[in-house]
Amino acid sequence: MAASASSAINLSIKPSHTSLSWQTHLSSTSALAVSPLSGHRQYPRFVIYAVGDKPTVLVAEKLGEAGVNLLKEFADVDCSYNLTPEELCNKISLCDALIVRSGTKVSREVFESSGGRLKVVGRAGVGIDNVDLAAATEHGCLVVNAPTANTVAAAEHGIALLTAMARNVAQADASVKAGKWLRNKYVGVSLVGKTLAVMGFGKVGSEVARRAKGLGMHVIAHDPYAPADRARAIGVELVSFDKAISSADFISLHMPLTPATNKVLNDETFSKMKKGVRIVNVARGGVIDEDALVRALDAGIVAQAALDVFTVEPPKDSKLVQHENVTATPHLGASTMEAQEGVAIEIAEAVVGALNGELAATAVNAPMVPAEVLSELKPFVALAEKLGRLAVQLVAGGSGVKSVKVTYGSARGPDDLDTRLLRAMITKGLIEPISSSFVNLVNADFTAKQRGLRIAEQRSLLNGSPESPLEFIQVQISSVESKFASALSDSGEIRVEGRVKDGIPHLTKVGSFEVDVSLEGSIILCRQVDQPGMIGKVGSILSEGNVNVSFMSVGRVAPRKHAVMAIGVDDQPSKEILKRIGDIPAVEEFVYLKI
Ligand SMILES: NC(=O)c1ccc[n+]([C@@H]2O[C@H](COP(=O)([O-])OP(=O)(O)OC[C@H]3O[C@@H](n4cnc5c(N)ncnc54)[C@H](O)[C@@H]3O)[C@@H](O)[C@H]2O)c1
Ligand SMILES: O=C(O)[C@H](O)COP(=O)(O)O
Repeated sequence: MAASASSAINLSIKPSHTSLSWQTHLSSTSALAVSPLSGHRQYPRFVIYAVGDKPTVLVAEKLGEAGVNLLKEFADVDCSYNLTPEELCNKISLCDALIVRSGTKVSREVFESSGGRLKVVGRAGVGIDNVDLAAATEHGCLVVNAPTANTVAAAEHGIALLTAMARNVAQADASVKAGKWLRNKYVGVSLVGKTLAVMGFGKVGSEVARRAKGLGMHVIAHDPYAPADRARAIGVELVSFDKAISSADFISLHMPLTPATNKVLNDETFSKMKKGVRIVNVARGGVIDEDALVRALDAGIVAQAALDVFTVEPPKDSKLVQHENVTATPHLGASTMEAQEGVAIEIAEAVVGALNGELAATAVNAPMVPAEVLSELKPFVALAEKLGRLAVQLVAGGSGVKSVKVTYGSARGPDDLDTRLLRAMITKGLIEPISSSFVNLVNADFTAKQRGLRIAEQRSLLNGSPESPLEFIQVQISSVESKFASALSDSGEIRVEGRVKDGIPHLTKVGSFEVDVSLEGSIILCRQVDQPGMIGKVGSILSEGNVNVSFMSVGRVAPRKHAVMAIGVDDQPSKEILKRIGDIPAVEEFVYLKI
């Protein structure tokens, strides 16, 4: 088979646009759409509703009314609180989205029980430690949270606990109510001039720091990931963990619960603290080893603790809660009227957006792709999926696809092209036609890994203008046989390449043959001996079968040698019509591919 560079001859171009309206209720091939109505980012759609159908949203914990009303405009809303884990698992297969606060464990069993229907979990708050993120990702379920609306409430609660603890407000109140008047027992400590160590200088931590400075405290902070300029702007010094805990009179915890922060306050770290230190925790109970805290309180290392959060909530028979130097609240940090309304609206908008196919700005388990990047990548996203779909259909049955090489031809430097979305769509195109898997931006990398599919990406740096993010995308599948031998490159890989022309994805190379056919509808690839009359013969067979040709392009090695004809067709040709094409004596091989 000849395999050198070839030229393409365009015979007719009839582009037909497939509209990517944000209200389109879905196709099995996904499309990236930027909402013309709202300008919202949308990502490869993954929810399929029949027009008129409404999705079902299960709200499993009390959510502010404004949020529930917002959800009701778009979905059937089932507010069922206090479900047991079994009840949640039973209900979930009827739900497209689930909204929870911190009181519901969204475990792997929940995702497994959903039977693939659950597409979004909305956490009406910040912490997502009650959601099994790995299981969500594996099941292609997007997790979104509401990270900003309760920040001030949590910071205010932290300050409330700090001041109440320093002045024994809770204990003194209980004693007065018990008929006592213990003015000498409840002498407190002053805050002014004392050192407060804020552990975790994020949204809540920095608001606590700002307020504590207003109380005249000297504030230091420990956060390995916080930008120094943010700390400087508030007048806070960022210090090491050891320096923070050893120099503080008060310690306020504001980091997430992660493997690194789990029980970060323990016997060893308590022993490094100043004797008489006071601790506030409005973050997560698990960052403190609670048994160690009881020991530190008994030993007087920790004079007092004020805790809003516990390892197990509600805490059962807890020595810690009963300790006379402990002030406890039942996870009230986010519980202000204002914060709950704000969180409810924030999460309802995120969930509705996600159900509509938008890429939520607060997605926790999907790559954040900025709006500008999404909008310029939009046509390439469609191209990426279609090339994946096309390439995998060229693989001869029985040969497993294991290794795929993707080349992005671009004049942009490597840091100026975010290819995660493109890789996800190529993966979707490669996997969906040959499996029952459902692939989206959330689970693409996971699904590829699970199937042993290795996708290597490389860049071909071009000289052109960096204005366009990409010139071409090339997909190569190695170590497989092809049902269309002409799709093999010199080095034996199935190779297809495409470009975007006038916003429409085009197939521009098959194997070593250059073609030019719009990637819409279906394609017939046909290799023949290059001779007069071939186009007419194939065209008239298709027209006799009432098959409308949308594009036709011929790439050839040299005159009168081999040529590859790419024919875009709107309708599926019958077996009889395909057979007649194959029976034309000059036709050496052909393949019909659905895009
Ligand atoms: N009690 C409540 O009702 C309530 C309300 C809101 C938030 N929270 C909790 O408060 C915590 C903070 O929330 P946020 O909104 O400020 O989150 P955030 O993500 O804005 O801030 C967390 C900060 O912790 C830092 N961090 C991560 N690992 C760290 C480590 N090992 N040591 C020190 N710092 C580390 C991060 O860099 C980040 O700056 C979360 O655990 C959240 O769940 C509780
Ligand atoms: O992480 C959070 O946002 C807080 O812990 C609030 O949790 P809640 O929604 O259960 O009050």
